[in-house]
Amino acid sequence: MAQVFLFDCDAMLSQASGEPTIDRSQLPGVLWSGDTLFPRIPETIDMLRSKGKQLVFVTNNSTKSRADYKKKFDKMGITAQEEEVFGSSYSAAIYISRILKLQPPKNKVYVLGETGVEQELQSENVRYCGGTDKSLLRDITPEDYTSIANGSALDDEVGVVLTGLDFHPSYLKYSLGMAYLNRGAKFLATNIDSSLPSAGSLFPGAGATTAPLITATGKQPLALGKPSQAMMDAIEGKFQFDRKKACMIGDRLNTDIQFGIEGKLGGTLCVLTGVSKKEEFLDEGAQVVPSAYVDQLGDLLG
Ligand SMILES: O=C(O)[C@H](O)[C@H](O)COP(=O)(O)O
Ligand SMILES: [Mg+2]
Repeated sequence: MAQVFLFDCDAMLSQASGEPTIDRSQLPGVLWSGDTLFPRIPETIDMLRSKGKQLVFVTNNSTKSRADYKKKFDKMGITAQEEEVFGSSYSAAIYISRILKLQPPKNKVYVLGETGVEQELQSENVRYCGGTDKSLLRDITPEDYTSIANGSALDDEVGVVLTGLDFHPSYLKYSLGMAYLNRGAKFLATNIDSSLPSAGSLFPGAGATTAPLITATGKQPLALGKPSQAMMDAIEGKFQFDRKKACMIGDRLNTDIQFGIEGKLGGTLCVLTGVSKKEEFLDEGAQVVPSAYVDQLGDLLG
């Protein structure tokens, strides 16, 4: 039996018998949907903790930091510690500070993303620019074209462009990112999920808000979220667990389940209330097949 459960942060749904039937076709993969917690999630978490299981909440959502997620868990009445959250922003910040070890004069990161990325870079003492800087949320001007082209608008200390899910993209922000990349900056992404599940539908994900730079430069980013094994190595390094006694639980085959399989974990559990459907892995020749699957996480409660 697994000792460690790595949970995707939007893949837990359970439904007590007698609860109003949740139309799961309307709610992609859910610990919660927006601010609506689904029934029996706290009990499921508490049951696992009562059995001495170690829990790690592993999310590709780079818009929130570990502290932000801790606030969300508290608000939802779920027992969780900030240190149990491991998001793609934190994974990227660790990679930059402990693996890349940027040295002056090129030790600043140009961010195309939200506050979660900024907070986690700060937690690792990595300097950055861009991100939520509101002065970049404007139309590009003729002067911008000139100053970007001749480099005077660029920060000479930028050595990395880091993209994440960006709710505030702008042509000006992309133009700066393209200029840094074309001048040799390393290209990193917190994650490249194609879509963001929310409110019963799918919206542009981090991969979609990163795509303009890929197209414009012809370069591919190194992604530091699921299924990247740099993230798995960082999680194993922090929590020191036996991979063979760990299980990854998630709703998305090409991130969560692939992450667990490539990480050679003891098992993977696909929750069918999310983005992926069982037909995708039951089909002959399916590339990514979980060890097991459940309709909803609450099935673990029996
Ligand atoms: O586009 C994204 O960033 C992702 O869809 C999203 O945030 C994934 O979050 P997760 O399911 O890994 O918690
Ligand atoms: Mg998910």
